[in-house]
This record gives sequence, structure tokens and C-alpha cells, in this order.
Amino acid sequence: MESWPPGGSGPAEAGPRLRGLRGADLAASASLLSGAGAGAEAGCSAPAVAAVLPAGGSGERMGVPTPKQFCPILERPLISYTLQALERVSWIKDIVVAVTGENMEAMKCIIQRYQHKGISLVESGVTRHRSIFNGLKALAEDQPNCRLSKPEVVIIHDAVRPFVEEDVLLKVVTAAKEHGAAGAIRPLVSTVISPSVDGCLDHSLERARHRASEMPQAFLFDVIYEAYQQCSDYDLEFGTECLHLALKYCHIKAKLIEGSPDLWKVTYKRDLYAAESIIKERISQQICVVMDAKEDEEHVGHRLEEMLKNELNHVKVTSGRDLQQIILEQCYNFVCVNVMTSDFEETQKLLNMLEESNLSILYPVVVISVQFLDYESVPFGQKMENLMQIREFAKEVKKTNILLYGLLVYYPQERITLTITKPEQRQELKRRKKLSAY
Ligand SMILES: Nc1ccn([C@@H]2O[C@H](COP(=O)(O)OP(=O)(O)OP(=O)(O)O)[C@@H](O)[C@H]2O)c(=O)n1
Ligand SMILES: O=P(O)(O)OC[C@@H](O)[C@@H](O)[C@@H](O)CO
Repeated sequence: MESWPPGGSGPAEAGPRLRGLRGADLAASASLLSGAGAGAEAGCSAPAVAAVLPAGGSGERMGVPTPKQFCPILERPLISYTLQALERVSWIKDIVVAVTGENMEAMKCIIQRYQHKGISLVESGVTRHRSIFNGLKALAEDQPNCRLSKPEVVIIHDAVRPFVEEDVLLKVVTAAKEHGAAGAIRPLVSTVISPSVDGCLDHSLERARHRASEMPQAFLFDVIYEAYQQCSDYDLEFGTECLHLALKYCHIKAKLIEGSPDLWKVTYKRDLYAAESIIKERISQQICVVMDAKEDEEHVGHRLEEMLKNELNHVKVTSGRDLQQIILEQCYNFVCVNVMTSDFEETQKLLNMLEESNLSILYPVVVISVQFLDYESVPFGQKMENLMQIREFAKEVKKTNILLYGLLVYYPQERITLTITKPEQRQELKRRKKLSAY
């Protein structure tokens, strides 16, 4: 059974091979892959890249009834984090997920609830290789009225490896265009040994000369599709390595790319706990600045945004229109810039949305309500009196695990002076390393 969202245009025609990119400027490759930058301006269109995510396993080693790709982390299924990581990469045009028929509806609900885009679903197979093959078939078959079309390069990435960043995806895709295949590797933690038939040590491998094969991997589509078409039933049934198929059936030696420690696969229950702590660490580095779009560029609020962007990896800025989506993506930190006219209007709106979203059930949400005070126009005492009502708000929303702080930016003095309303909040903010930057 195949089902994928209707409509949408297929990926751009395959562009030039990015050959000779050894040590190349990956940023330049990214801009070309995303259809921007010099390459695109020179008239060469972005080469088409798609991804296949095998997600049809039962997760036996996890030892829980729910297949691990659907196990929740902070109330959100593990696979949704992986989809989010891939969706963030603008030059991946299609993502094909292989799930069992019985999990198809659950997968569609996850796509809808977390508003994942560009996802196509195919039925998985009884083994991982068969699931991947089904995903490749969906990309290979130019079916009428089908959004999918054959990519130049295809990424293969396990749905249970949520910590994948654009740089390693770019490296494996760039290397696959040059070599035909590429895969992420990591140093071995334990030494690999080979037992004899009587269960004793036959020999061991020199650990320094071997590596663990991880994901993502990337292939010229024609290479890996040909390999799967030639693949023996034995390999489809018992194989675990796509790079091996490219070598065995297409004589392509994959380029090996050193990956980051976070590329590991969630396999055992301990991996789920580890994934949760990594996700918590990462969301504490994500922040959303809610600023009224009417603010003119030189509004001091934009200086606040620039400073935040210098300090944190993921800073989104919204005027509020896409706030629901940002909350859905589980942002847990908000800086709400209130314009002079309304002390807490924007903050109140944000707090209401957060309380309705139940986002803070499992993990505290931090909201910093920022007021700007032009000390020439409003007496400090009167303004502070208005602002003290934030204490009442803070007490109220704390019941729903939302930590509300007030930040008064007193300007246009030369040096912006900041006032944080409570000493223990200053401690909390330092702990969250959010505002130590300014
Ligand atoms: N028939 C299968 C088996 C596995 N996978 C997927 O391949 C990835 C890596 O496989 P693995 O970690 O082995 O997952 P499981 O097979 O679910 O785990 P286990 O071996 O513990 O049952 C996972 O995203 C899994 O969902 C798949 O798409 N189809
Ligand atoms: O063997 P599993 O199905 O657990 O995992 C599949 C792959 O992730 C694993 O074989 C990597 O080494 C990459 O090939």
C-alpha cells in the first residue's frame, strides 16, 4: 500500500555533479543544493536529494510493546524528532518513511499533529533492507499525479537516529555525488572479536583499524537502486549494511565520513533515556522571540534579537502568526517583547496559547516578558508599578509549570540597564544561561 500527500512539484532536475569537492566549502555546496547561491544564479538548478527513513521495525531489543520509533520523549514520538531534523534541511526535497501497515494511521497522525511537511509513506518490509527497498521503489516509479520523482542522490537514515545535523548530511551527499556512495562512521567503543564454533575466541580485530558504520548514508540513486534490484534474498533477509550492497552489487567503494558522537541509534531502553537528556539539553538552547511585526527595524527589540542570535544556536523570531507551529515544534523558551502601548498584551496571549497547548506538562516552559522603557517619556516609578503585576501572572502560570520572568529594558541611555524582578529568578536565569549574554 502506498500513500503520500497529493500535489506539490517534483524536485528540481539533477544539476551538475559537485565533483572535486574534497575539503570543499560545505556552505557553498549547501547553497547550491538548496537552489540558492552562485551555482543556482549561474543557471544550474539544485540537484535533487531525497531521503528514505526505514521505520518499520518492532524494536524487540527495546523490550517494550511500542515500536521504539513511536516511543514518546517529552510526550512526542521519537520519529518526529528525526523528521524535524531532516525537514530543517531545505535541500532535501522528499522524505519517504517506510512503516508497517498497522502503524500507517499512527504515522499519519504524527505527521498531522506535528505538521511535518513533504513526507511520503510506504509500507515497510519484513526486514530493514526490504523496507529501504520499498522506499527506493516509491522514488523510482514516476507514477502519474505523484509528487515524488527520482532524485539524483538519496539519503538513507534510520528513523531512530534523531540527532542528525545538516553538516553530516551535506558531507555524505557531497561525497556520494563524487564516489557513488558515502556513509557516516564512528570509532569503535568495544573491540570486535570473532568466536570459534565452540564458543571460544577465534580472533579479534585491531580496534584502531576498524570503525562502526552509522547513519546517515547517501548514494547516487541509480547505484543503490541497482544494488537492491540485484540483491540476493539472503542479503535482503539478513544484511545490515547498505554500503556493503553498493560494493557487492555495483562495485562502488563508499566514501567514509567521520560522524559526530550523536549519530548513535536508539536500540535499548537506556538509549531512550539518553535521547531524552540530549533533547532536553538541546531545547534549552532553543528560543523564540515574539515581537510585534509593527516594530520598525531600529526598535531596540531587534537589538535584543541580534544579541540572542549571537549567543544561541536556534533563535526563531515571530510576530505571533506561526506561534502555534513553534509551540508544536516544542520550543520551551520564549522572549516576548511587549511594545510600549500594552504592558502585557503579547505576553498574556502567549501564556494563554502555552497553557492551552499543555506543552509544559513534562518540562518547564520559560517565558521572559520584556518591557522597554524610554526613561524620558514615562516616570520609572509609575512604570514599575504597572510592571509589578507580572508577579501575579507569574504566580498563576507557575501552577502550569510555566516560569514567567520580567525584564525591563530602560533605554535610550548609552548602556541598557536591565532589571530582573526577583533575586531567585536571577539565579534561575543564570542556570539556564539564557540572559547572561546581556
Ligand atoms: N523490518 C524492518 C526492521 C527495521 N526497520 C527500521 O530500521 C531502523 C534500524 O533498525 P533496528 O534498530 O534494528 O530497529 P528494529 O528492527 O525495530 O529493532 P530490533 O532489532 O531491536 O527489533 C529502525 O528505524 C527500524 O524501524 C525497518 O524499517 N523495517
Ligand atoms: O542492524 P540494525 O537493524 O540494528 O541497524 C541497522 C543499521 O543502522 C546498522 O546496521 C548500521 O550499522 C548502519 O548500517
